[in-house]
Amino acid sequence: MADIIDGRAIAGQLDEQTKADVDALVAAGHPAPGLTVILVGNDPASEVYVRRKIEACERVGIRSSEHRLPDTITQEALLTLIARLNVDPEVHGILCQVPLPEHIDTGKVLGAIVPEKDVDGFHPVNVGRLSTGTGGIVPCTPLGIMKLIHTVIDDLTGKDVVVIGKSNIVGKPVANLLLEEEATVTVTHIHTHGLPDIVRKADIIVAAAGAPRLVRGFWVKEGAVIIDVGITRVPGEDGKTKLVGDVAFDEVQHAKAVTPVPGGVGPMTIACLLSNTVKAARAAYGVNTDVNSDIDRDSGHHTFTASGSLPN
Ligand SMILES: Nc1nc(=O)c2c([nH]1)NC[C@@H]1CN(c3ccc(C(=O)N[C@@H](CCC(=O)O)C(=O)O)cc3)C=[N+]21
Repeated sequence: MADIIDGRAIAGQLDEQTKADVDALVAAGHPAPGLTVILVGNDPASEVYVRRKIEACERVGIRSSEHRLPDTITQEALLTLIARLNVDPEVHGILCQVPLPEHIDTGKVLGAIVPEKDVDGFHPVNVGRLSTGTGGIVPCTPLGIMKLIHTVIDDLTGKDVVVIGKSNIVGKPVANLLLEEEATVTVTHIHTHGLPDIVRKADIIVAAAGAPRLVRGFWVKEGAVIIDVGITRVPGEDGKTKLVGDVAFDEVQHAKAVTPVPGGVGPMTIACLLSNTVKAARAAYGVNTDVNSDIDRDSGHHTFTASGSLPN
């Protein structure tokens, strides 16, 4: 029987640490860290995620605010809001929920958030730092994935990892994080020829294609570790919708360990958003980020540098 990697429990532990970090900042006389979430339009899935993020902030003592904007908002108005939040000293993290409406240039909007407040890690400066292994803010889902893998495997040196999916949010950044830890990384996607045979070689599978039950039992090597990043809403037997992952969960009992959906990567994404926000606040306050940062505790690879300067 494969072990189930309990993302909710691991996220809960990370939240305890984040709460302790918030309390320490407040005890030192700093205002609590602040996160602002921007939600454009009323996509039901986005509403659920944003609500979870706001509730999570409350649990750990992060001040949160929400900007709900109609999907008719102009790009200019959105950029004006971001410009204001960029210079607001009470705001340490800005998250603009994606996807954005068609008429808005997502790259332009995400690139308008100053890198120091870009707690999603989507700004080109943070993307570039990640790809060169020079710090910056690491995107929440890939960071959560690394933490989940490390609950099962300490040292990734030489491990064969197959990433399925090449998105800017998951596939590409997680591949970079894995490479930083000396894993051998193969990035694939739904157009990759002979995908089952490639996946079957993997010690670790990161399934992030957004294709329900794509990864079947016969794709999985005995003893592999599987991280299922997929979340697709499908109609359930009871008439309600249910969430399914990219992995045929019931077919992978010969794996060493697997993350469930829900309760795997999703909760970790939110926990990492909170820890990124505290990290951004620490940097803004000039509090030493090298000693206490959760990222440094884990791997020592992703030292966050404040104020946009490159590390020496
Ligand atoms: N700027 C931006 N940053 C994001 O990080 C971002 C985004 N936009 N857009 C959408 C995706 C998706 N995402 C999730 C967060 C939490 C769960 C989560 O908590 N999932 C629960 C279930 C949630 C439910 O019941 O629907 C679970 O897997 O257990 C899932 C998905 C963040 N995203």
